[in-house]
Amino acid sequence: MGEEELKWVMVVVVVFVVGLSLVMGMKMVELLWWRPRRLEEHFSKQGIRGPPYRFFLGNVKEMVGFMLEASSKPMIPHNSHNVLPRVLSFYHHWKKIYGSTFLLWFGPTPRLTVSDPDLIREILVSRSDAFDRYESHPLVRQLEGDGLVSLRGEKWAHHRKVLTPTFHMDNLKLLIPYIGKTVLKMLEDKMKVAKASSSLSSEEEEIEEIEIDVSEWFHTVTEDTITRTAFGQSYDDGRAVCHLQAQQMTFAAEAFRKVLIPGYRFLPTKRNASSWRLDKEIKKNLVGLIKKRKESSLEEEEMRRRRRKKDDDDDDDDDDGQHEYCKDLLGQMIKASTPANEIVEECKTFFFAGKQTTSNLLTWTTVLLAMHPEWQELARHEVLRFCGSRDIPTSRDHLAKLKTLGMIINETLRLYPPAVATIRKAKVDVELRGYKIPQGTEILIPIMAVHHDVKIWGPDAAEFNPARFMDRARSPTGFIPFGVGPRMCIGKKLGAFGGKANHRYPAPAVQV
Ligand code: HEM
Repeated sequence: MGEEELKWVMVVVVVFVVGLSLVMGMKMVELLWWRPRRLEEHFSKQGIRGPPYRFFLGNVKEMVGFMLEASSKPMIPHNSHNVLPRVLSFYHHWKKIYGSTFLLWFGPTPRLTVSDPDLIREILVSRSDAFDRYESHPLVRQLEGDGLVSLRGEKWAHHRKVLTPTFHMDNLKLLIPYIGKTVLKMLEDKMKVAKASSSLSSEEEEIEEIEIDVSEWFHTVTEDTITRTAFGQSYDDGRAVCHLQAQQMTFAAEAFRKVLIPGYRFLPTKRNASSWRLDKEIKKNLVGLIKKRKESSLEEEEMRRRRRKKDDDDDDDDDDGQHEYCKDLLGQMIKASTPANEIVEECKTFFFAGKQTTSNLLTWTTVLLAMHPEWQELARHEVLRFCGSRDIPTSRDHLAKLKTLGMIINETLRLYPPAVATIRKAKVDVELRGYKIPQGTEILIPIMAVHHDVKIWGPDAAEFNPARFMDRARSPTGFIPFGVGPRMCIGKKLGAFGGKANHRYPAPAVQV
């Protein structure tokens, strides 16, 4: 190549590189500056305002600031349940300035915050086809698995259909004796330890008062219940898997608390290596378990089914241990010929979605009962009245009879919803009650804010008053601890046995 030609090649390369950089630079400026400004104006013209967009970070820095400030203050005064300013501090702050529907920026992504029940109903129910569930952070995704929570479209509908029978009340009822036995065993073990460490020597002597750390119980009982729901007859093998998943959750929670450096999760740090090892072990265990279950003789399955049917027909006492096997996640998915890797992901999802939420509910219910002994007394009285003559509740003690307990659970879910918010993303341009929402806009639904709204719940919204759930008609649209619509929590009946989400939304648009 001659000198002249080489010069021209160099010129072309430089022009190409400079041109490409310019195009990319312009794209970045468009994405990080002009688009947010245009969208800000678009929403502002419709009367929706919010904190101004800041280059690249949006309002994230301010949100972190609000969070840090709120958590640096002393905990709320004794007996107050006004926790919203602490839990959703950014919402509490900006709602006062911009109203209940406002726009904030999560980096360069617009996030419309909506707490009006009618708008929420449109987003989650009547126009749910226009929205997708928000895609979690990769770290969370790795942990929560590619199951129902994150699946979309046809695949989601198929999995939901396959798994729905597992969560029918008739099926879940089969678990009640097991849950009761787990609790009873924990209590007996505790009593033994307490007796051994007390000065009392005689077996007959009663221990009047002992202090028990119940948080560990709540984790055990939820883990145990989810294991039974997921693995049914393979409970013993399933326990090992759930144990590994509990460890994995601790790793992820730790990692999440640290500052997120992009790509950090791929570095071979000690914690990442342990997490990868755990992940591999979980998968290996699950694949083995699936194989084992598939191999178990069809004849045996048939015999079990016949025995269950016979017991149902006889209307016999179905809580005497005969009904060992319910329609578990594993069985349902194997029956539907679901590929092993999808079953693995779904197991992860169940554990992730069910464990923390349910143990949180148990924890807060206990705290609230301790703070409000008058309700504790009513609940105890009711439980003793309906289940008192037996050691543990059975499915014959219709949970529907435990009305006071149901009200207490609902009020706990209202004040301290385990999922404080949910997020959707507009798949297409969509119009909601006159608001034009462009494709790609995220919608933040602050569940806890809806539950604490005085406009919905009255001036005593921050008070613990389970009696408000006596009047079912009073709060038809403002109570959504399990979400609502087609993507409502599938584990609702398991998470709050008998706790009835009190709303009047129409049935899910998607038939499952
Ligand atoms: C008190 C306990 C629980 C609470 C408060 C709760 C709350 C929620 C909420 C708010 C959603 C999201 C709804 C939405 O975005 O529209 C959800 C979804 C989900 N929950 Fe729960 N949950 C609880 C227990 C459970 C349990 C025990 C399981 C399973 C063992 C479970 C499995 C799921 C699954 C799989 C989804 C995704 C459903 C779908 O998209 O089709 N949850 N839950």
